[in-house]
Amino acid sequence: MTKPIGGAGLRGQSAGETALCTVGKTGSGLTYRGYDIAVLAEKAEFEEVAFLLLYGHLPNQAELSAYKTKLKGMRTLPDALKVVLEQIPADAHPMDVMRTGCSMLGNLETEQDFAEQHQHIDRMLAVFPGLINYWYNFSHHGKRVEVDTDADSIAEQFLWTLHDSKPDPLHVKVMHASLILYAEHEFNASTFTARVCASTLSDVHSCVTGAIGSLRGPLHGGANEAAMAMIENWQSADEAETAIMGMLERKEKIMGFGHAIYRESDPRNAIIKAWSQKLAQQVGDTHLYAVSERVEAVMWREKKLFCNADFFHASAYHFMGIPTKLFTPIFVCSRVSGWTAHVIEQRNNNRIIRPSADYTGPETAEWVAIEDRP
Ligand SMILES: CC(=O)SCCNC(=O)CCNC(=O)[C@H](O)C(C)(C)COP(=O)(O)OP(=O)(O)OC[C@H]1O[C@@H](n2cnc3c(N)ncnc32)[C@H](O)[C@@H]1OP(=O)(O)O
Ligand SMILES: O=C([O-])CC(=O)C(=O)O
Repeated sequence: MTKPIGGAGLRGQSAGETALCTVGKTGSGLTYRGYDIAVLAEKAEFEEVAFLLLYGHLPNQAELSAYKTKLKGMRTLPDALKVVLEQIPADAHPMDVMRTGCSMLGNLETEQDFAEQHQHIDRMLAVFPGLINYWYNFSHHGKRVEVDTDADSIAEQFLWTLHDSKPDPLHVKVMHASLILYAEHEFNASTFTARVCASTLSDVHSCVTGAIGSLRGPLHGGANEAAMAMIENWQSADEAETAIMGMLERKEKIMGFGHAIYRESDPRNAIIKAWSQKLAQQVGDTHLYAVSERVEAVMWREKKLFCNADFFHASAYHFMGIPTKLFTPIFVCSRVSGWTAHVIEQRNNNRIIRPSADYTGPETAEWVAIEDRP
């Protein structure tokens, strides 16, 4: 099943150094600055993890409180950004809204000097949840939602600005875990995009805007909404099994399965799956969780393919009343911490990223005048 190392996709080739994360190397398979993902997802708040990634150590209580207060004070959307968001139609893809929103923020609050990087990074972390939900509520419900809420955290801020009310504490807890699981993942496609951009000494908003574009694709972050679009078609586990068998026979890709690095399991899956099960009980789900479990079992039985981080995120987010189209933007609200930690790391030890290619074109070509060309 596994394709060879090297060649297309740069698989298995080192493309630089990082002190931020290991994937598929030790323990459960994923660590952020040496801390196991299972421990972080169980014990930490997302802000603690963002601080760890961005500032190099776990914050003590005073540092965490100060950081959360700082982020809380940075949620306001500039009027000019609201004007732009209000122009974007309801049928736009929310990842395009994130991309435009981030880029517009970079126009309004341009990074003039790398000494300002932390300020801009913290601002993006603080503002992204309100940004996407301001657009969502305006374009879908004609409502200008208040983004300067009393929410205590980024997790709570996302749910609060989506539903325009204080969210269920259980949902906030799940959001913390979800944001932690999605925060960082070494040299994945979107992070590599950010690092390539950073290596040209570009500004941090350009790095993040590019990364959002890479995350949007269904082979990367877009898989969580693609998985939801698939599983919502099935009313029972048996129906799901029949459909999956058909898809496999037709050699269709099953979104939310497989991984470029992990070979037997994605350590984030068990964690989000457990939350999905808890939420299924809370909402009295009759089939979606069972459908998801059956798809997982069939994929392993038939192809030895396992759920990646995205698959059970689909049902978990759905149970919390989050519209499917907002799934991947949540990934952005989290991964912006990892992307920007990589931007900082790249800047600290920079050389422009410029690999070579194996040329496969013609050796020489003779010039033909335009009127003589076939
Ligand atoms: C947070 C994240 O970004 S996690 C990734 C989210 N993406 C998805 O869930 C999309 C579905 N999955 C995939 O497309 C792939 O597994 C990727 C993109 C994640 C990894 O791609 P690769 O590193 O090329 O995968 P790998 O070498 O393990 O694949 C080997 C073969 O397994 C099969 N395979 C891998 N994933 C799947 C899948 N989800 N469904 C069906 N078959 C699959 C394919 O036959 C593949 O070969 P082919 O594409 O040439 O036909
Ligand atoms: O590492 C990857 O290729 C994709 C992934 O799981 C992530 O970015 O979280």
